[in-house]
Amino acid sequence: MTEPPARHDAPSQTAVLLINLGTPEAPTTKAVRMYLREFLSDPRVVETSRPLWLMILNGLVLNFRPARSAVKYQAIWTEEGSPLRVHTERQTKLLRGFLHEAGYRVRVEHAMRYGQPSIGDALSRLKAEGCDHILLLPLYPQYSASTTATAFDRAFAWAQACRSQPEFRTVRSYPDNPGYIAALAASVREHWAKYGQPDDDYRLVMSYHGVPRSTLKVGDTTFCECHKTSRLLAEALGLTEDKYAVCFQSRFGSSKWLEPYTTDTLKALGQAGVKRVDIICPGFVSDCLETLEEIAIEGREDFLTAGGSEFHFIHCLNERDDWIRALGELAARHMAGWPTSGEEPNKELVECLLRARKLGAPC
Ligand SMILES: C=CC1=C(C)c2cc3[nH]c(cc4nc(cc5[nH]c(cc1n2)c(C)c5CCC(=O)O)C(CCC(=O)O)=C4C)c(C)c3C=C
Ligand SMILES: [Fe+2]
Ligand SMILES: [Fe+2]
Repeated sequence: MTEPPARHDAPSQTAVLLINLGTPEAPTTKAVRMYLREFLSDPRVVETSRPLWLMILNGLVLNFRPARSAVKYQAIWTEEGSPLRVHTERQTKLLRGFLHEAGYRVRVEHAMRYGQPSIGDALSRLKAEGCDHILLLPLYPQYSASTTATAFDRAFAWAQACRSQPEFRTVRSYPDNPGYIAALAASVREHWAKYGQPDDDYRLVMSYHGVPRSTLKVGDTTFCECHKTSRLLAEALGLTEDKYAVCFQSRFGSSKWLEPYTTDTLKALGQAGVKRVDIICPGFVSDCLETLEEIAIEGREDFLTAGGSEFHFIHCLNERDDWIRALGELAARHMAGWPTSGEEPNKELVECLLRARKLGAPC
């Protein structure tokens, strides 16, 4: 990689890079195929033996799934584009505003693990602008190797080709972050205020994106972190164990994934005579295909056709003030000790520059 020579006289600068999954450029078969090819080729996402998986991916999955998924994307697409992208962009802008208002002179940008803006391009831009301290903050409250680890891998792969590497910090996960839990709880309470306080025939369903069950045995902490968030959210709402359910959605392929599956849970609740379900997806902080289509459309059908009578989807945290504040405070805590007040050039470094120039450094 060619990179600008190190500027010994430049002040240190800090950046926060929000990272989300990524989404197709358009709700078309072609764009979805492009997205799925990159996403599903990632060995962190599908851990089946490579040659076998690549055969299945290219021979089957990429021939059939893109058209089916494109129809689902069309059902949730907005005038501004894919909801995941729209919310991620707005969150970035709001977090920037929050941190600037709080006196942090830092850059705040976002990147997508798949598609654009890529993690590599975002890091190259930040570096070119003089950022030498970079906080990687995934928009995944619960850790998973298939989301969090692959995002960090990508950032470190970029750094491998970098002569003068920035200092990195990573936020691994924040399933029990008090601000995050409080924002989730407030969103449920506001929902109850709008749609009525639930009575006895009621469940709050908390649905998370699943991962293969096998990942539990090899040390992935997704399952435990989802349960931790759920327990804390239930406590914050004063819900007893019989009034909420934790489940996992979006199973892919035929192997066992984390259980119970959301679709089974909703059908079972409907069949058991539970009248009302409110469903929240705490693992997603931005509305996206998995919440707006799989839960709000398919999940509703699962519950109502099984005998339930009232189904409410609670939107993701999106641009809520309390969530942006929680994210800002989380970022601030992880930037402790870093240059965040727009420091002047370091005098010693300027002297160093003069010495380096004498030795022929191009800076
Ligand atoms: C193939 C295995 C998959 C794993 C493992 C997986 C983990 C995982 N994903 C998210 C968050 C999101 N996933 C989204 C879409 C999506 N996920 C998979 C597959 C796996 N995910 C596919 C194939 C798709 C694409 C849509 C489809 O064809 O079904 C999204 C939504 C993206 C959007 O554009 O709106 C999110 C967000 C998490 C958090 C996670 C592990 C915990
Ligand atoms: Fe997924
Ligand atoms: Fe899905």
